[in-house]
This record gives sequence, C-alpha cells and structure tokens, in this order.
Amino acid sequence: MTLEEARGEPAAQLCDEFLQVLEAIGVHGEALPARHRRLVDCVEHMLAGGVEDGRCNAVVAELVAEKVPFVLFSYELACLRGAALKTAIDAGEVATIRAVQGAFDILEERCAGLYVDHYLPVLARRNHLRLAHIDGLSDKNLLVHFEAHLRWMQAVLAAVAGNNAAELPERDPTQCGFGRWLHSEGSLLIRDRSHRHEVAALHADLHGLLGELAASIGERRRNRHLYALLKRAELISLDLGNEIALINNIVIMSSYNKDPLTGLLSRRSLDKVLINQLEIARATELTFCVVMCDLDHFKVVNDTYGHLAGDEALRHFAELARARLRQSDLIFRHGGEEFLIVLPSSSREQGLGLAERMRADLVAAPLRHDGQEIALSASFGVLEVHPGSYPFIDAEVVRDILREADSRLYMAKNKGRNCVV
Ligand SMILES: Nc1nc2c(ncn2[C@@H]2O[C@H](COP(=O)(O)OP(=O)(O)OP(=O)(O)O)[C@@H](O)[C@H]2O)c(=O)[nH]1
Repeated sequence: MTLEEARGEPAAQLCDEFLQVLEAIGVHGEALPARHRRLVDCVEHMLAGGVEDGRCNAVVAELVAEKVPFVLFSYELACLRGAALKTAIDAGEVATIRAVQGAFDILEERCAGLYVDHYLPVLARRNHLRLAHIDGLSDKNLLVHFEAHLRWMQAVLAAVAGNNAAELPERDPTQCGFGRWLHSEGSLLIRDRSHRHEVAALHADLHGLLGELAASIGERRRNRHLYALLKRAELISLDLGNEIALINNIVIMSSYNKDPLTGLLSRRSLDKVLINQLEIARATELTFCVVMCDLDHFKVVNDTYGHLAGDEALRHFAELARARLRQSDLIFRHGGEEFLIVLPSSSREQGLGLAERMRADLVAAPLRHDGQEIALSASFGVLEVHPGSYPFIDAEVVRDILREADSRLYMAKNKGRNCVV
C-alpha cells in the first residue's frame, strides 16, 4: 500500500508537507530526543519509499529484535505524532495537519503489522516449548486440559498467520473438555466456589477472544488491535495453565501415597512431584517456593513426654500447617520430624510470610496431651525456585533444590530455632 492509495492524496505533496513539519519540530537538529531518532528514520524511509519500504521495515524489525515492547513503541510514536501535530496546528495549515495524521495512522498500523508478524512465530515457538514441558510430565492428570489449550492456541495462531478466520478452533467454552469437566467433576473438587467462578471466567475469556480475533483477521487496518488480542490470549492461556496446575495439585494431595501417621504426602512421591512442578513452572513461567521445616528439640519432647506424645505433636503440626495452606499447596512428611512444603506460583516473600504464620500458629497452639500443655516450635528454610535457571530438569536438580532448602533450614536452626530463614 502506498500513501497515495491510503489517503487518496498525491504522495509527493503529502511527503513535502510532512517533511516540513518534521523539519519544524527539529527532527534534524538537537531539539528531538535521541529516543525518537529511529522512529524518525522510520518515518522518513516510509515517506521516501512508501510503507512497504524495506528500510522502514528494517528499523521496526530492529526495535522488535531489541525487545522494545509495542506499548513503548506506540508511546514514542504518539509523542512524535503529538509534536508533529502541534507544529502543524500552529502553522494553521489544514492540509499539513491531515498529512501528519494520515502518515502517522499508516505508519502505526504498518509497524503494528510488523510486530504481529514477528510475534506470531515467537508465540508459536513458546507454545511448542510449553507443550514439550507438559508432554514430559510423568503424571499429566488434569494437565491434559492445559495441553489441549496449548494445542488450541496453536490452531488460533495458524488461523491468524494464514489470515483465515474460518480455521479458528472451537469458540464455545462449554464445548471443550475442560469446560465440561469444570461444570461436573471440577465443581466437586474445587471447594471454594468463588475460585471455581474465577477459573470458569478465565476459561470463558480465552475462548471469548476468538470472536474479536475473527473480526480482526483479514482487516489490515486493525493490526494494533490484533497484536493486543494475541498478547492477551497468551497471558490468559498462561493464567489458565497455572490455574489448571493448581487444581491438579488438589488431585495430587488427595490421591498420592500418604504417610500413615500424619496423612500428609509421603516422601516416596517427592522426586516425581518436584520434577513435575519444575516442568509446570517452566510451562507457565512462574516461580514457586519450597519450604523445609523441622520441629525444634523434638528428641526432648519424645524423651520427656513419651513417643506417643511425640506422634501426637507431629499430627498436631500437620493439622496446623494444612489449615494454613491453600488447597493447591503440597505438603510432605519428609523425614522423622521434618516436613517439606511446595507453594506453586509463589515468590520468596510469599513463602516467608506463610512460613512465619505457620511458625506463629504452632507457638500459639501448644499440644494438649494427657492433661498437660506441651510447648512446640519449628524452624523453617524458604527457597524460591526459578525453573528457568536450570538448563535441564532431572533428579539432580531436585537434589540441588532439596539441599539448598535444607541448608536454609539449618541456618534457621543455627540462628536459635523457632524462626524462618
Ligand atoms: N514420636 C516420634 N518421634 C520421631 C518420629 N520420627 C523421628 N522421631 C524422633 O525425632 C527426633 C529427632 O531428633 P533430632 O534429629 O536429634 O532433632 P531435634 O531433637 O528435633 O533437634 P533439632 O532438630 O536440632 O531442633 C529423634 O528422637 C527421633 O526418634 C516419629 O515418627 N515419631
């Protein structure tokens, strides 16, 4: 498309007027901030060679490759447009004002199109990697629904890339496997009704985007809109994947092997579960926390009050901890009086806060045994895990994580116990 076609104006005249405006706002002098320089280059290339000009595309491709976000790019372009318009308005030339408006409209759309062109294969690649992580899970359980939505997204991207709205996949959220599951077994599994509604709304949002995408596909003047929709679709699909992974943890907590004394997950499934958490965290691009905790001076409890009191103390801690945790957090009895907690999609701050509340709960609720009150305390080591920092996910990574969490726990013990590190 040329400027002439786009505006129905003689291109040369449009260019002349526009160049005068650029001159007036100081594009060739010091007045223009350096950050606008490349955009001006882009505008000039476009004016000289039309919007299909290779050099114009090259400038935008450079910005995209440098990961200059589209919002920043748009903002810079809007600043430049504002400066150019102000000059044109001051000059009072209607034709110049129109020239500026027209040129910037075309430029913005064209550049947004280049961002879309760049983003489509990037997103397809990322989705492909996410699929590979889900595919690597030893137990997919409910994550088959995340997998299905990643495939669904691939179909959406193919339809957008091929400019073919007819190839868009299923729009109706109640017709997809996850939608059906959510309104049947899912409603029994997720106890919190508002959480259930939130997940259903997220799922409906993702499917709902297809209507808007269908309207944008094939309309060359809606690239900005298309780009925003694709970004939104990626974010929602990740959020949905995270929610599915959280619900999946409820399944793990209810169906995996249990420690008979405390009813918590037994150590036996720990390696498998942690490897799977790493793969999921990689696919959803979220960090998680591992909290290692150990009851303090537990030998003294056993020696003073007897082994049965010791057993009760372990059950007591397990109950207090479960009451503090979300349904989707995982808690294992890791050793004798040692516990390991996995907090999905949580930062270190959140992990520290939760551990501190569990520590305070235990201190505030001494164990009642045989008419006596037994004061208990525990120490906690909190580790934030960035799945992206491990090139491979294997049993060795799990050992590193456990070692690191353990060393934090021992720092807490060395600090005097009854604390969180
Ligand atoms: N009652 C009971 N005791 C257990 C169980 N498993 C391990 N223990 C006891 O837990 C105690 C752990 O003692 P230590 O490893 O010396 O640690 P601690 O006394 O808690 O001291 P710190 O961890 O350093 O604060 C041992 O006496 C074990 O016998 C269990 O299932 N029931």
